[in-house]
Amino acid sequence: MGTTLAGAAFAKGHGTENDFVILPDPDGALPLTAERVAALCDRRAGLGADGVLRVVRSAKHPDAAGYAEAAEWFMDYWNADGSIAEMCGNGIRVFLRYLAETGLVDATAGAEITIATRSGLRTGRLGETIAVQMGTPTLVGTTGAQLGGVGYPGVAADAGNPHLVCPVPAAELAGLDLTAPPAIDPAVFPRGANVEFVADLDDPVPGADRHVAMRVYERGAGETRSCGSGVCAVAAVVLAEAGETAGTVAVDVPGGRLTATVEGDSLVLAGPAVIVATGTLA
Ligand SMILES: N[C@@H](CCC[C@H](N)C(=O)O)C(=O)O
Repeated sequence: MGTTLAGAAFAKGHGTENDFVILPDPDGALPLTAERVAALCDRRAGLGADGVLRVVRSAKHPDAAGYAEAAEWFMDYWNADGSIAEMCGNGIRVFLRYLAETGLVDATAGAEITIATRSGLRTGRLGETIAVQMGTPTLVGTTGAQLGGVGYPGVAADAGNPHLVCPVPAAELAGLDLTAPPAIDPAVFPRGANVEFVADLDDPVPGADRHVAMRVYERGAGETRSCGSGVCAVAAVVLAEAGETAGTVAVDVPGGRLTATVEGDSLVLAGPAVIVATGTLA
C-alpha cells in the first residue's frame, strides 16, 4: 500500500449533475482519508466533485464483508467534506455505470447488478438510464428547517440516510438562498440531514402521476444539483401527503430530471448516469 494517492487511477462521472470522483480500489488498499477526499473534491484545487465513490470488493472492506456473497462490489461513499455517508442514490447509479463500462460486471442491457452500500444491498438495472431498487423511505415525523430567518415545516424521512423534505410554493423555490446550511433540529437529526425544498408543478409529465421541482442542501456537500436519495424522500412524502400509496413522481432538479416509482415497499429511482473522464492522480 502506498502512503499517498499519487498514481491512482480515477474516473469522473455524474447523475443529473450530482458529480463524483470514482476511485477503483478492488483490494481496499488506497490510503483514503477525509483530508484526501476533501482535496480531491475541491472544485478549484482538486478534481471537483460532490463526493467520492471508492470501488472496492465487499470482501475487502470491513463495512461490507458480510455482503460479499450477495454483492461482489461495495460503494464506499464519501461526501465532499470527507465525511462518510450511508447512502447515495445517484452514486449507486454512477457506480453501476462505471462497473459496466469497465467490464467489472456483466454489461448486457437489462442486466441486474446488486451492490453493497453502508445501508445494505441495492439492485440496479442497466440501460440507457439506470434504475435502482432503493426501497421506500421511512417517514419519521414532522419537524422543520430555518433558512434566512424563515421557518419551513417539513417531514423527516430515512432513505438509508437522513432527509428533511420541506414543501414550498413554486414561486419561492428558485429564490431560496442555499449558500448556507438550513438550521435543523439536532434532536431529530443527531447525524445531520440532507434538506430538500420541494414545489408542486402544474405541467404533467408523460408517464408520471406527479411532477415536482426540488432543490437540496446536502449534508457534507452543500447545495448540489441533484440528490437521488433526496428524490426518494421527496417522492415518499409527496405521495403520502396526497394519500397515495403508489405512483410515479417526476422530480426536476437543477441538473435534470429523475423519476421515483413507488408501489408497496418498492421504490425504483431512475435517470441518467454517465462517466465523463478517466485519468491518473498526480
Ligand atoms: N447525493 C447523494 C447523497 C449523498 C450523501 C448525503 N450527502 C449524506 O450525507 O447523506 C444521493 O444522490 O443520494
